[in-house]
Amino acid sequence: NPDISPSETLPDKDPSMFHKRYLKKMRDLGEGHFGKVTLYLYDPANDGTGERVAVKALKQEDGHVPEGWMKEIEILKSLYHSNIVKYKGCCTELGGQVVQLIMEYLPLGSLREYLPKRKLGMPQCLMFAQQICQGMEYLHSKRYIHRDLAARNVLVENDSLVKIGDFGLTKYIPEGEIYYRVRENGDSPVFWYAIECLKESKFSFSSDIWSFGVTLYEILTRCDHRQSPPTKFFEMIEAAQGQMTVMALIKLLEKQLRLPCPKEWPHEVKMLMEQCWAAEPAQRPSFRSLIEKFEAIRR
Ligand SMILES: C=Cc1cc(F)c(CN2CC[C@](CC#N)(n3cc(C(N)=O)c(NC(=O)OC)n3)[C@H](F)C2)cc1O
Repeated sequence: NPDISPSETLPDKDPSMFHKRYLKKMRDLGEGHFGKVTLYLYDPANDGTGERVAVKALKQEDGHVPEGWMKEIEILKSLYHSNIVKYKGCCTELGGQVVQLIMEYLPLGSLREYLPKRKLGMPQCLMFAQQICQGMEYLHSKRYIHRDLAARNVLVENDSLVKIGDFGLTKYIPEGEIYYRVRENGDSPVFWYAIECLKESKFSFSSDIWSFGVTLYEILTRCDHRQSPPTKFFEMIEAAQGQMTVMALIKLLEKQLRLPCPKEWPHEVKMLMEQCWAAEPAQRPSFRSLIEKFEAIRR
């Protein structure tokens, strides 16, 4: 039948091409500034035997696709690491316009949901912290900075495996450069931001280390909302300056005040966390050296 093009007759060989018509929406998983992540069943047989996938889509009002969006898809597509969520493919609307990012679905969700429920022991918490460092060391080895490392963006595969699950703010740092300067300050996660990010919007590999320190603090407190970074910083600022502003947070950090390490943790863990919050970016450890420190502590 000459007038049907081959692509319409051959079943798609490319497993990374997901057809919108087979994606059945199940429920929303998360909402971000620029879009949302939704749980879908991909069910081409239309009999409920399909696989569950997490789909990230942009809220693009006027149909234009922000240039950073394709970058995020390219970045996740290029990452292969046991501590990084797997890219599965993408889904184009008719005419190849809107592109949705299809990832593996981890039903246990992020550390924010998991840790308060499952009172994990210290060894398991330290194992999770080391795995985050392993995923981040790999990301930094490809010259990407994450810029949004936090417990809410770390997913739980099972009792002994976590993965970095979202790369919405990840940027490439060209060779020879150190900082990435941002303009947008949307709803920035200021309580996870290094002091130089708050003051000069200067992001670097070292500012990811600071955010890891805050993520480690969340793990040590089992993501208890009464001790969350926002709650704790509000308390500390109210005591010192009255009302909370970014300026008040900067003043607090410049006075060397930091989130408090829960007292039941060994001194080495407290030291490791505080090294991540050194005022001088160059003084902070690398993820490589953090992995070695965790290996020594866990021995
Ligand atoms: C458009 C921008 C944007 C939109 C957003 F909604 C978010 C926030 N979002 C990130 C992805 C998220 C947390 C992580 N990591 N998550 C992924 C899975 C999975 N792959 O299974 C999952 N599973 C789960 O909750 O199972 C019960 N949660 C959760 F959706 C929050 C960040 C953004 O940049």
